[in-house]
Amino acid sequence: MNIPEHRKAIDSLDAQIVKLLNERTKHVLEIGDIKLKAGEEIYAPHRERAVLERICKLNHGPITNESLRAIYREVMSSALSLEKSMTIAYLGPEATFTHQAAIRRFGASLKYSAQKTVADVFSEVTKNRADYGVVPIENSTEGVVTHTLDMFVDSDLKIVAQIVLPIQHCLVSTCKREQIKKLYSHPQSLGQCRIWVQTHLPNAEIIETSSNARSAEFAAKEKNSAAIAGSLAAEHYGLRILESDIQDNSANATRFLVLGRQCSPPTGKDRTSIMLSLSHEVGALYKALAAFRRFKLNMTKIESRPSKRKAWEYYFFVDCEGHKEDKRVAKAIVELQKECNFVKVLGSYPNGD
Ligand SMILES: C=C(O[C@@H]1C=C(C(=O)O)C=C[C@H]1O)C(=O)O
Repeated sequence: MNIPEHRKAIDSLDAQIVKLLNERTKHVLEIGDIKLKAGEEIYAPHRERAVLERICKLNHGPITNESLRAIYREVMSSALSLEKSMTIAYLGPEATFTHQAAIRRFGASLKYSAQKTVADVFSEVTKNRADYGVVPIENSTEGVVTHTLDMFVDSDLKIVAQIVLPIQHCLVSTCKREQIKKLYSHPQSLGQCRIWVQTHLPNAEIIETSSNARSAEFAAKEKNSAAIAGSLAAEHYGLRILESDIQDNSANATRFLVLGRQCSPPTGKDRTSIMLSLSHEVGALYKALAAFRRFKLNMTKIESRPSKRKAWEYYFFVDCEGHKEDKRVAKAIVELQKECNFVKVLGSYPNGD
């Protein structure tokens, strides 16, 4: 076939794709009506995951699964936005990695609302000013985001999904590398690029900021300065990328949580997050954790945080594989309730990303 013939074929296929996309969207809208009448959440991360897995299985190329997922992300996002005007609150300012993670999960068609602090994200969702919130929870190099864990103590919000984003830091600036005197960085990002910075910018004055986007904003305003930030922030603040992938660990990734008001149903491949507190006595943690062993549940994480109510009293945050409605997880929770002073299930949600 020559080019005009190929283009004619493309035009005819596009006509079918547009028709099919609208037919699909009509079904999504019908489902949305049924859900609204039943008081159910419109967004269903478990179903979205099943759709994405299915289309990847159906795919025989040449489109890559990654591209197909990105296309479907937007197909689902546009339908969601027609079902209901949805707002996603995230830890801002604009162009942070959290913003990037939120767009990756919810697509470009929804409304996004940047918040100053993790506490503000929780508050926006609690007060119904946002439908969902996105906050960072842990980085594979630097560990847990303590503010986020602390927020769960007094909040009734649920974790409804997680997003794992590979984090690629860049050195961004308006000047040349040899002219850099100041380096703006969020402490977490600096921790992830420590060796690179010590090796390549040993004489730069390091100034810590509250976010990667803020670092980029400062570097854009000040001569002879640079920032550690992501490519979205570089683009947003008009900075040049002097070096990309400067994180010390190439497998650097951050896990973000999607906060909502209702738990997701089981998918068969879930994770449950639980918070608990114990009496200050010998073997208390050992006895509590025995529940996970007894019901053969793989524990994927444990963190402790000061309770802030009484000195040397702690809350433990435990993640395990499985959904709270799975028999073994439900039994383990009953067992935990017997052994602990306090147990709260923060959510069960699809595992992996
Ligand atoms: C259509 C539904 O609602 C939403 C839209 C989806 C879609 O476009 O496929 C999938 C899950 C939900 O977020 C559903 O729950 O099936």
